[in-house]
Amino acid sequence: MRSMQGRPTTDELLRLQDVRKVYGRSRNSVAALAGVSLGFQRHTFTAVMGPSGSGKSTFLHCAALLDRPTSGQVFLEGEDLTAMKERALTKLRRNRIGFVFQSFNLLPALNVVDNVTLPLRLAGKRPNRRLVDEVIERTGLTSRRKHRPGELSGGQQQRVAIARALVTRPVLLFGDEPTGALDTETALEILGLLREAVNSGEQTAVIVTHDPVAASHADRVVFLVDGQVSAELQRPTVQQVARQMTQLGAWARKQQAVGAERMV
Ligand SMILES: Nc1ncnc2c1ncn2[C@@H]1O[C@H](COP(=O)(O)OP(=O)(O)OP(=O)(O)O)[C@@H](O)[C@H]1O
Repeated sequence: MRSMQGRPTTDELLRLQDVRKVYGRSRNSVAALAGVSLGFQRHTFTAVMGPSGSGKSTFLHCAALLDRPTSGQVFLEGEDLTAMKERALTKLRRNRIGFVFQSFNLLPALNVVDNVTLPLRLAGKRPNRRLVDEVIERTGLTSRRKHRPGELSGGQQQRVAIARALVTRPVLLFGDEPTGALDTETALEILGLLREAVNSGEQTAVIVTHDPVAASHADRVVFLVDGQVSAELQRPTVQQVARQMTQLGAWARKQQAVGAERMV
């Protein structure tokens, strides 16, 4: 839903408007995002999928303004992030956005509590003991508080990464292949935690994934092809997601073949 001025309405937490990201110059340039307009309602869980090279990582980086779009706008709670200066953006990211990566990105020398509270300390805030305990309990890490990442399983390390992402109570949680390095059962636990975060009424989650099972846990799946939104599914089943990906794979291969024909 959009207001008359083209600005996002209040139930839309995040909006990308005509976002383009072009890498390189002139003949060698690549439009990794070729005009993406997408809205994300509060308290929803969205998965972004697409063939390799379709622009998923670029989408995530632009949506979080880790990378500036070449053109277009990104609104978070109605605020145009593309108009913000770097310092203000860093502050906003620390306070309102949480990130979870495939590779966990924990500091090996710090124990669980210190890893989890790191974003607060980086922001110059004193960790609120009750909130930290609550997040650690919610992610099932109470008995592992003093362990270092090297003493934890992959699933436990990802729990720490989720606890660290939640400790600032962000409105938005981004995941870049958050279950990519985990076995099926552990991946399900992590997806359950992301779902809980959304159901708690605090977070809105957007993840990039290659896995139809992970995507089927989302409320909506957005498919990218060649930097554009090519399809969407609401409340998808694993089968629907897999079918769509197969079709897109076939489509992407066909496009490549057409491109190769044009070059000879
Ligand atoms: N820094 C960069 N410089 C030049 N081209 C880039 C850069 N980053 C991405 N690209 C190109 O932009 C397009 C989209 O890349 P992106 O990494 O966003 O895709 P992806 O869907 O995340 O791929 P994958 O699933 O393989 O990780 C690709 O053609 C890629 O080669």
